[in-house]
Amino acid sequence: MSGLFITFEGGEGVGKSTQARLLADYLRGRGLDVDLTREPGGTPGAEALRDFLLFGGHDLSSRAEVMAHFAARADHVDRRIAPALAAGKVVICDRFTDSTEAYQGHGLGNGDPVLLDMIARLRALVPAVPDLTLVLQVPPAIAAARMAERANGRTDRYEALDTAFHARVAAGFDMIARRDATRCRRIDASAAMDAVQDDIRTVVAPYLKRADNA
Ligand SMILES: Nc1ncnc2c1ncn2[C@@H]1O[C@H](COP(=O)(O)OP(=O)(O)OP(=O)(O)O)[C@@H](O)[C@H]1O
Ligand SMILES: Cc1cn([C@H]2C[C@H](O)[C@@H](COP(=O)(O)O)O2)c(=O)[nH]c1=O
Repeated sequence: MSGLFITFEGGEGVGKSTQARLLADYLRGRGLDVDLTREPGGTPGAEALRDFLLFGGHDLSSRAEVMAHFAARADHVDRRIAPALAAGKVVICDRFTDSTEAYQGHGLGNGDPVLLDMIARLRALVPAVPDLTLVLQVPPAIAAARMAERANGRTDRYEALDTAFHARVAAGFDMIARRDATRCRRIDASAAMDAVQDDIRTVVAPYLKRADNA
C-alpha cells in the first residue's frame, strides 16, 4: 500500500502553512488519514536541528548547512514520512527538498553550481519523492505585508536576510517549478485564503482519484 505525498513550497509569508492546514482539514473531512508535518522538523531529532538551524546563531559552512538540512530530512523521512506513506496515509509536508535548493542553493549560495550539484546528489538519496508539489507564489510586497502581520517577535535566520536574498529564493522556486513541471504546480496565492484553497483542491482532486483507484 502506498499513500499520497504532497509538499508545499515557496518563500516566506506566501501562505504555505495556512493552505497546508486547510487542505489537511478538508481531506480529513473526506475521511482520509492525513499526516500534516513540516521541514525542517517533524520528528524530535529534526525539530532539535530546526531550532539550531533557524535560531542557533550558527556559522556553518555552506556545505555543512546543506548537510544539516538533509540530516534533519533523513530522520523525518525514515521515522515519519516513509512509514506514513507505507501505511497508505496522505502526507502533507510544509517544505521539503525544493526549499534546500531554493534557500541554500540559490538564496545563500547564489546559484553556485558546485553547491547545486551537491544538493541534487543528496536529493537523489532521499527515499521519498512528492507526488505533487504546490509552489505558492505572491508578489514580494504581499509576502512582506503577511510576514509583518504574522510577526511574533521571533525572526529566524532566513527571514531576517535582505530582500535580494528573498528575491533569489523566489526566483529559485520559480525555476524549480518550471523545470520539474510534472511534479510541481505553481499556485497564485495572492487571493483570499478560501479562493487559494479552492484552486489547491482543484489541483489535488485528480491525485485523490488516482489514490482511490490504486
Ligand atoms: N490568502 C491570504 N490572504 C491574507 N492573509 C493570508 C493569506 N494566507 C495567509 N495569510 C496570513 O499571512 C501570514 C503568513 O501565512 P503563513 O504562516 O501561512 O505563511 P507561510 O508561507 O507558511 O510563511 P513562512 O514560510 O514564513 O512560515 C499569516 O498571518 C496568515 O494568516
Ligand atoms: C526545509 C528548509 C527550510 N529552510 C528555511 C526556510 C524557512 O526560512 C525556514 C523554515 O521556517 P518555516 O516558518 O517553517 O517556513 O527554514 C531552508 O533554508 N532550507 C530547507 O531545506
